[in-house]
Amino acid sequence: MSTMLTTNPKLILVFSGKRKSGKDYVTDLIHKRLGPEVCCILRLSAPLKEQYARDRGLDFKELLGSGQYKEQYRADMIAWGERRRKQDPGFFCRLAQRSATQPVWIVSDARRLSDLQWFWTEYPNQTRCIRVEASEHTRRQRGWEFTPGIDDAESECGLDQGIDFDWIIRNDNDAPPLEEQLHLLFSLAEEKAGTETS
Ligand SMILES: Nc1ncnc2c1ncn2[C@@H]1O[C@H](COP(=O)(O)OP(=O)(O)OP(=O)(O)O)[C@@H](O)[C@H]1O
Ligand SMILES: C[C@@](O)(CCOP(=O)(O)O)CC(=O)O
Repeated sequence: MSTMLTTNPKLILVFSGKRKSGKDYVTDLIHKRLGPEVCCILRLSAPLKEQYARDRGLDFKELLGSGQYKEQYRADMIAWGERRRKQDPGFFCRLAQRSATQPVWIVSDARRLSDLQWFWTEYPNQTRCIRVEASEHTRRQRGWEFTPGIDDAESECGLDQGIDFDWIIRNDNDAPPLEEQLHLLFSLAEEKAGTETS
């Protein structure tokens, strides 16, 4: 099925990382820094959670949140999403980008090689891949617990090997400040969006 591309972004920053590594925290920080005119956040999981919540009468906003509510349904959401992806690997990527009009897109939650491949195929010159990393100790402090069937499955491990990330962001207490680590990324985004200040 050919993809009807809605707009032509100048830069697409595709983030991935383990549960509680801080993908939403880091991408929210970038969004605040660059502003809503320049960039928008695309969550691949948002259209999935929206349909899943509708089908089951669940709270969509809570599924988007960072609390424990979504963890009750994670395994079933993963299975539901994978059934869809099996038929059409780009299904959620296309849905997530359909209303994006800003020059810079931030994809906050890539989890599979098929996610990266979709953006690399559709937007080969604009796509950069960034990995957010945090130690298990830090992740546990943020509420993560190893869950068999989730933390050892594709949803969490699909991008652990074989990806040459453009940036690695270390999101631990002993890491350099995020603003420092993100400096070059901010400069690239402002250059691509034509908003750089001299
Ligand atoms: N550098 C940080 N400083 C303070 N709090 C942080 C930092 N990074 C993450 N957090 C907090 O840790 C929790 C998990 O972060 P976040 O939701 O961004 O992780 P995630 O990778 O998106 O997780 P999931 O995959 O479960 O959605 C949140 O409450 C967030 O506010
Ligand atoms: C079902 C799923 O989209 C849930 C993601 O939730 P979150 O990004 O961790 O808040 C994960 C997946 O698609 O494998």
